[in-house]
Amino acid sequence: MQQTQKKVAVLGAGSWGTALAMVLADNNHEVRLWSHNPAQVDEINRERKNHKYLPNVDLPEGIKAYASLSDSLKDINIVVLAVPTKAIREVLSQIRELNPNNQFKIVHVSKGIEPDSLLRISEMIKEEMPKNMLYEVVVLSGPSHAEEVSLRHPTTVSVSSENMKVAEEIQDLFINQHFRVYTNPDVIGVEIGGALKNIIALAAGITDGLGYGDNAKAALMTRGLAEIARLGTKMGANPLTFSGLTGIGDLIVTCTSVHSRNWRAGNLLGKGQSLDQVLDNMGMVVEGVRTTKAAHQLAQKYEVKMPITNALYDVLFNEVQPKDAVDRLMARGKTNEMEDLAIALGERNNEG
Ligand SMILES: NC(=O)C1=CN([C@@H]2O[C@H](COP(=O)(O)OP(=O)(O)OC[C@H]3O[C@@H](n4cnc5c(N)ncnc54)[C@H](OP(=O)(O)O)[C@@H]3O)[C@@H](O)[C@H]2O)C=CC1
Ligand SMILES: O=C(CO)COP(=O)(O)O
Repeated sequence: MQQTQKKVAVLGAGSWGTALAMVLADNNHEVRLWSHNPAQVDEINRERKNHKYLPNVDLPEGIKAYASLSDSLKDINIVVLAVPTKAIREVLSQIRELNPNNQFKIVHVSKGIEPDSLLRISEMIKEEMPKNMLYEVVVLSGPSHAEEVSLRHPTTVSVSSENMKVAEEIQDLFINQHFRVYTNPDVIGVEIGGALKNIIALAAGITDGLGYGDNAKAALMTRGLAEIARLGTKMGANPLTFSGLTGIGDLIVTCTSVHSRNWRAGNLLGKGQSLDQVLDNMGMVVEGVRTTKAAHQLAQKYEVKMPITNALYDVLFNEVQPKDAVDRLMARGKTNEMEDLAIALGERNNEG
């Protein structure tokens, strides 16, 4: 596919920022990969390697790493924001302080919800960026482990924005033979699905760590999707999004892949490690931990039943043993599989 060449700044040189920079370089765009770690910038520019995050690939010549945020943003109007959710406000405030003349289209690729504010990432970006610096926000999400994208294995994702023309522009920016990009107008559903699947992946890792096998995992994935859809629908998402790439698609890949940091962290918890031990050993972001806190708060705010999220919250933050949490989930009162979702859908239809 023939691409019009653009200049793009990718902020964050972890696994995902680096893999997406590779996709953009494959599409012949000028890619500036900013890292806050000067040693890593040197490594990328001299050796064409990102040893910490994607040790098995050589980076294309089209990627240039930058240690200066200001230089990376010069004459740029498309920014790919690829840092963990907890770093987003800090990076945006650094951009704000630079007081650039440019107005940015910000493509965020992070999967989280902010505890306490309970904001989705596109909402955080709008809160942090003055209107004269922000043209539009786009979210890119879907089943896409960086390790496989960097090997150019077939991958599909969706992009969503309140401005679908800009979403289509970003679709054109990334799409290629290995990386197929869809559009979806449902920003809320795309962001909620991407963030909340990490909670279920942690839980699936835990049951695998406990040795419970495939029935338990299938139960968690199915009932996990039900509680994600219940909350998401109440927050205004289109329920169909949860059966798409950013819903069930991402849930499958994260609950079943050894690449998933959330699954791996859960697996270690299920095998008996403490949360502190697990996070010390991971060395990469485990978004589901903070998002569990946020989803626990959202469940109360929207009065939605989220038993798996609440059970995980107790394991992570209330010292409940993983096996006891599973026992409690199984011992709950009887319920109808369809009832809660049907109520949520009914409420949505009545409102709409
Ligand atoms: N990995 C994947 O396959 C996918 C990840 N995502 C999402 O992308 C987001 C980023 O994840 P991922 O790349 O995997 O994470 P990693 O842990 O691999 O990398 C995070 C990167 O962000 C940098 N960083 C952390 N804090 C700051 C900060 N305050 N300022 C500047 N840079 C900072 C880290 O630097 P340092 O090395 O110095 O810590 C590192 O380069 C997450 O929300 C994740 O859910 C989405 C789809 C796929
Ligand atoms: O979101 C991802 C794949 O789509 C990556 O998941 P992890 O953060 O669990 O590695």
